[in-house]
Amino acid sequence: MTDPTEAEINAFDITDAEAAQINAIAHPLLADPAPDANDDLVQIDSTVDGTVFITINRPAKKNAFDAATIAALHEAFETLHGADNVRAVFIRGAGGTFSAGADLQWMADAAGWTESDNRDDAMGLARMLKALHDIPALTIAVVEGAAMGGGAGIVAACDMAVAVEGSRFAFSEVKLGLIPATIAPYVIEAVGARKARQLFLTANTFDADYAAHAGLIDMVLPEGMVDEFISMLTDSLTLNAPGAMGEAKRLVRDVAGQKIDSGLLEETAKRIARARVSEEGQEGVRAFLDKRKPRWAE
Ligand SMILES: CC(C)(COP(=O)([O-])OP(=O)([O-])OC[C@H]1O[C@@H](n2cnc3c(N)ncnc32)[C@H](O)[C@@H]1OP(=O)([O-])[O-])[C@@H](O)C(=O)NCCC(=O)NCCSC(=O)C[C@@](C)(O)CC(=O)[O-]
Repeated sequence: MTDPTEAEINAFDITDAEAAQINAIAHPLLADPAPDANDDLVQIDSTVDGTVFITINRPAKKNAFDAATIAALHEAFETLHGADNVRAVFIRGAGGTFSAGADLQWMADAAGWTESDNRDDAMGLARMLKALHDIPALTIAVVEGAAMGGGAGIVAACDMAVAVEGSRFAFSEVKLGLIPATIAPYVIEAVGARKARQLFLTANTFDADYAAHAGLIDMVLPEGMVDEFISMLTDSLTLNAPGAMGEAKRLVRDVAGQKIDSGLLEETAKRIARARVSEEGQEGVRAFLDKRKPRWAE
């Protein structure tokens, strides 16, 4: 994966006046900030232009997630399901690690539980990952440091991921006598079944370049470029119709893996027909023909 070219960077540019106009439109998360509980384990920050930052904040344990952290993440992700005006959700880890995956003390404690208790407990993690996957906005993992086991699973469950040079990844579960079970659907979706078998069975640690090559992340960022990447991406997203972004995400979810038959053709034609007559569809096409920037309802 190569770094963005200057032309690609410029394509994200909007003027200060446009940014000010967009920033003037407040979104609901600001009026009613997300989660009150679990502020310590998970930090949530939002900006006026529809960007949310969720930071896993347990640096003393390398952002490993126990039941309380999973509950806090789940709550944060679910809050975003109805936030129509949020365009981008960045997931980060505090203190120089993305996440060390499942808390191994918690895993050890569970050895004394019944299989059924363990299953119920694992469902908490499975539901948290699904809540992340179901966020209608674009989700982006920003890896700075290690993303291990379930931490790399969170990366896979996002729509997009970047990692700073020097970041490390591993699906280390089989080294621990465990398996990457709840994260498997997302990892397989990201890298394919064959690569997932290789990564899961070797449990080797790999670097950001290899993660990009495998398809687990989209881009390797040079050290010190995270803020610039975030601002470039968020600026570019303010140009997109928020409703259409959500529809496009649902489209991929619903169409992926389907047989291309007449039923699917009908379905996709119905969706573009709906988009063409929508307020956004009308405004976006009209703006192009009028040679002006579109104005999206927030
Ligand atoms: C992350 C690095 C590279 C940092 O490596 P480092 O920077 O050298 O830091 P460290 O190893 O000295 O760790 C600092 C502190 O964090 C703790 N720590 C660290 N990780 C964990 C953890 N997971 N659970 C609980 N505690 C953890 C560690 O025990 C230590 O605590 P202290 O001794 O200071 O009290 C290293 O610590 C490491 O390799 N950790 C283990 C990562 C790992 O193997 N994760 C897989 C977990 S299993 C899993 O995720 C299962 C799952 C979810 O996939 C199952 C499913 O899919 O269903």
